[in-house]
Amino acid sequence: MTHSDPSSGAPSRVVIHPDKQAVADAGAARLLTAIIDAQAERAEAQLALTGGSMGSTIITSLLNQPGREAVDWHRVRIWWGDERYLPAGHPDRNDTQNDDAGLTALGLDPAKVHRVAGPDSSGSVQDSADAYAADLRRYGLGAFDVVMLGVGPDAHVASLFPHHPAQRITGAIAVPVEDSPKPPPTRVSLTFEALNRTRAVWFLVAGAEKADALAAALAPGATAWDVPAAGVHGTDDSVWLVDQAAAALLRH
Ligand SMILES: O=C(O)[C@H](O)[C@@H](O)[C@H](O)[C@H](O)COP(=O)(O)O
Repeated sequence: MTHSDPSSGAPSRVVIHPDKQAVADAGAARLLTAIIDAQAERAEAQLALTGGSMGSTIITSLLNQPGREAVDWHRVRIWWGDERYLPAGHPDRNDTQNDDAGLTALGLDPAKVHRVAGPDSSGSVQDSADAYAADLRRYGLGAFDVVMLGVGPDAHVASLFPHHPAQRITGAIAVPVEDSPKPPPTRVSLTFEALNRTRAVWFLVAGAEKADALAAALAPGATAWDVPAAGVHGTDDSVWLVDQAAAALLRH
């Protein structure tokens, strides 16, 4: 299914899978191919991972993909679209949850896994965002190959929430987010400007509680201020990998 993209005019593709596990398995299989393709063209594949339950489910799927041996994991650089501002190793951090789901077992070079500093290693959430932006400028090598994004029931992506002032900060790569409506309240997020520096963006969405968000993001005229998921586009590809429950309100 293709939909005309609300702000860029490029089509977003929607691929409907039976359930959440199938969305994660399809995402993991696509990711292996995308990494192998990127490594054939460039020194490194650059990925931005997502938090939330989908972020961990896809990592576990990746670990179980037979084709994962075909990837040179030392030539993969890992970033996060957002992080919860909590100390290193905290069970509610996105990176900790991804680690526990199997990220550490993939064979990545730890020096290429770029974690957002928490309160244990930064003076403030602003300092943490600035340090992450500096890291991206230094090692980001231009553009992500793939940005993966879970989507909240309010259509937030990363930690960019509807009508939240952090969305309005321009000229920045990463921003502090305070008073997040989703706990924990303090976070660091990549901005739209940073997330949009990607060849491909994949939205990973499952569950009936996401149906409104999916329909809103694909509706003509949707704005990022109201519907943050509508504000991210890949230069080559924007794909919504969704399950049937999340797709319930789309016209087929
Ligand atoms: O810190 C976070 O929680 C996320 O990065 C957030 O943007 C998440 O991806 C969505 O809320 C979807 O989460 P689910 O996949 O759990 O629904």
